[in-house]
Amino acid sequence: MEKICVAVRVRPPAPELSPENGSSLWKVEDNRISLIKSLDTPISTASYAFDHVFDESSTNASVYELLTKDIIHAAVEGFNGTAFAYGQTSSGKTFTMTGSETDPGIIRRSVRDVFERIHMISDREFLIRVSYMEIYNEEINDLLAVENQRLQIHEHLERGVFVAGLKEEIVSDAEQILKLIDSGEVNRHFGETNMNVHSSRSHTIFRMVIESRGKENSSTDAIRVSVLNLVDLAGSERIAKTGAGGVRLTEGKYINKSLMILGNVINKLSDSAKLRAHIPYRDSKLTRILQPALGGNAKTCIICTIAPEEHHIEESKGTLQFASRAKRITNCAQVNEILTDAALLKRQKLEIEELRMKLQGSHAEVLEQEILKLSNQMLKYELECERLKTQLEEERRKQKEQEQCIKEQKLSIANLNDLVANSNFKRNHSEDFISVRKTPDGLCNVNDSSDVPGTPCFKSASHSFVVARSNYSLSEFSPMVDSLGDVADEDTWMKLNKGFVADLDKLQFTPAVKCQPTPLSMATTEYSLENHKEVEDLKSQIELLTNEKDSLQVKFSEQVLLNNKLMEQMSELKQETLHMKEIPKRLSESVANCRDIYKDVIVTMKSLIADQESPMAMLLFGTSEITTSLLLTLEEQFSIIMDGEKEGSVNNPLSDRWKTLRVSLKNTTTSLLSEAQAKDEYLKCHNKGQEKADLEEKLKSELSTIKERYNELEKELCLDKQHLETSRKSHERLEKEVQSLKKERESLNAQVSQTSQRLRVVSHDKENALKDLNVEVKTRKEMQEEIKQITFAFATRHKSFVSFHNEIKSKMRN
Ligand SMILES: Nc1ncnc2c1ncn2[C@@H]1O[C@H](COP(=O)(O)OP(=O)(O)OP(=O)(O)O)[C@@H](O)[C@H]1O
Repeated sequence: MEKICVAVRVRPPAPELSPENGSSLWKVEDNRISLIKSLDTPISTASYAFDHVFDESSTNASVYELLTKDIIHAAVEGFNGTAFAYGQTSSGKTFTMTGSETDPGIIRRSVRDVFERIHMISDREFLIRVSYMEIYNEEINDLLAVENQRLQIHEHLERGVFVAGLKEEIVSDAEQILKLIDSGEVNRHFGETNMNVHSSRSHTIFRMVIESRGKENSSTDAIRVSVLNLVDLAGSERIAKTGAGGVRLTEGKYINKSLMILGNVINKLSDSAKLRAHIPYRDSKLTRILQPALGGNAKTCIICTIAPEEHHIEESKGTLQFASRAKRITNCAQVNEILTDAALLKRQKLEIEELRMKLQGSHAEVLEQEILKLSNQMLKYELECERLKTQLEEERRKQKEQEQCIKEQKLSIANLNDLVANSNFKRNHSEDFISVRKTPDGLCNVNDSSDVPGTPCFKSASHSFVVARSNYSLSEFSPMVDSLGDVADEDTWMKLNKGFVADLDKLQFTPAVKCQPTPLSMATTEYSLENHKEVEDLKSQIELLTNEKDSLQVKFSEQVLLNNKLMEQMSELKQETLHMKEIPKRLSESVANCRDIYKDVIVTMKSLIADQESPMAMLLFGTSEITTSLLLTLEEQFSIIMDGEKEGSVNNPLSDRWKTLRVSLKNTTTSLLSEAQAKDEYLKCHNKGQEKADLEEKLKSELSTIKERYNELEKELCLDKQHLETSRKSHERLEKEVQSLKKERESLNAQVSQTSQRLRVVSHDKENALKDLNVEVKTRKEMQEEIKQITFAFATRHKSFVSFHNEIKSKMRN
């Protein structure tokens, strides 16, 4: 990632507008530009720092050298590059990009530099294509072919964004391009405005596509393709200042709109990555074409031009702010390569080789680590299962407690039911009794013990109940208690309530009347609150359990993935083993081939020798037998290896055979030598000096050749043996690895299946617990409902009982 390079250039003041005292509003110091003073009104100081700041005296050469050169060179190397000039109208953009005869601008310098650079790179060949377009009133026109107007932008998966139908000229030197640019300039839209007699009314994009590839290995090397955009934007303008109307006004609107969109894109890109929601590249053709240069795959520089005159101060400030924001944009440029099939193949081969090396180097280590990781995971998994178990037990314990609570509640409800039933009975009975036992003065006969079930005698009853009841702030309770305070005595209430005085206190009497919970109702509320809390606890625990179950499932799937990976590795290893197994087979085949060829050679040689009894013939027969036997031994050894016999049973007989072969060869050569000597003597005897010498020489040379050949064969055999030994060892090692991996996989599979079983059990338990909980919650709700109903019924009955009581009282008074 690299930041966009941003520079500011101040154009020299127009001669007619030069300040009298010659001093400028803008002070340039190194890479900083500051607004220092105004002629009439003081202006607050503003100071900006950029990668480069060029003052009025700067030349296009220095701008090119410091700002653009690196991008041009990078483009030749295969990086996309973009340079564009931004600024208000008449600030010097065209001057910077196109330049003059005496001081060529960035475009001309770039073109020359590209070719200079190309000539310096001798090991690559280049193909350059150029195009030149303008965006005029939001329409793309081809400047190299006037007939190509209103071109459309298209997007391609490989080519990216491109202008369809744009003429691309293949060029071979800088002069050719410069001529093309000149011809394109003629077609460009310029116009006269108040601000600039030769004002660019369009954005122009000069584009060079640089393709290159290595001269050597051209079929296997990648092709580098880079795009270099050199952009001269039209200047932003204030309609009032330019005095535009008609065509100029329309142009101005399009220019301002597209520059505003460019500003938006820059703003969005300068936001931190988090804030960047959507970059509106598609809002204008300019931003769409420049998309790779703005936050994409390109090296980009922007030169912001400002006019030094005081009346341009606001525009200049705007330009500097634009530049400041652009400075925050980062691009990610990379060499663009197109790979031919051959190049791709070559690269992939290299990659495969690299991977193979890595695999060989650290295979065992990687496997060990993998296994360690797996066993760690299993351990973790088991621990979690353990923890889940304890949680489940805890949950069960709590469930039991809950059941106990429910039982207790049921019991109290049953008691309440009894109480209600009893009060009904008493009430009916009392009514009967009153109607029968009314005395003339309305008073009850306290001494009459035959009253059944007993006269409610308030006078004789102790007032402890009333006292007890009055301990509560009765005014806050149901009015029933108030009226009862004067009349109730403990005995009566004890009888009425069958000893459930305390239960009465638990009830809320009149639901309709403002009431506060009595101590018992408070207890009930507390109790249900407690239960509610417990239920909530249970719920959260279940939630926790569900989460854990989910995470376990995730881990399980991770393990399955790991397992699959291991399987893949195993199959790769198997392939490798098969490949290794093939080696001895192939070796044995080639040895057999050698043997056949050798046999043919010997047969031919034999047929060539006239004297079958000569030492040459003898030597040939002797060595041919030995060599055939040697080759046979080799073949045998390979087949033994192929059959997978053990080292001990293979090496000893073979080495014995080697010894025998060596001895027989030695014998043959000595016998041949002795024969030769005998022949020598014989020849001596027959005075065939010259002939003898020749034969001797010939024999000697042949013997030495055979000896050399024999030594070579021995060496080859030795090498083969070594090779075989190493391949056998690696084969064994691989097989061991495969075995251990198999075991590992089996144990993992077993563990995984165990764990999944455990998981199933846990989830089953959890589901059961959830069901129980739901049932319990439902029962509890029903019970609460029932209690409410009973409470209500009881209160109603109690009310009627009180009214009945009052009635009796008044009747008694009467
Ligand atoms: N650095 C400079 N040195 C000398 N002359 C300059 C410089 N910059 C600009 N000028 C002159 O200023 C005038 C306006 O410059 P130019 O046409 O390049 O502005 P511009 O920003 O391209 O304007 P527009 O957006 O209207 O096309 C031209 O006459 C040009 O020669």
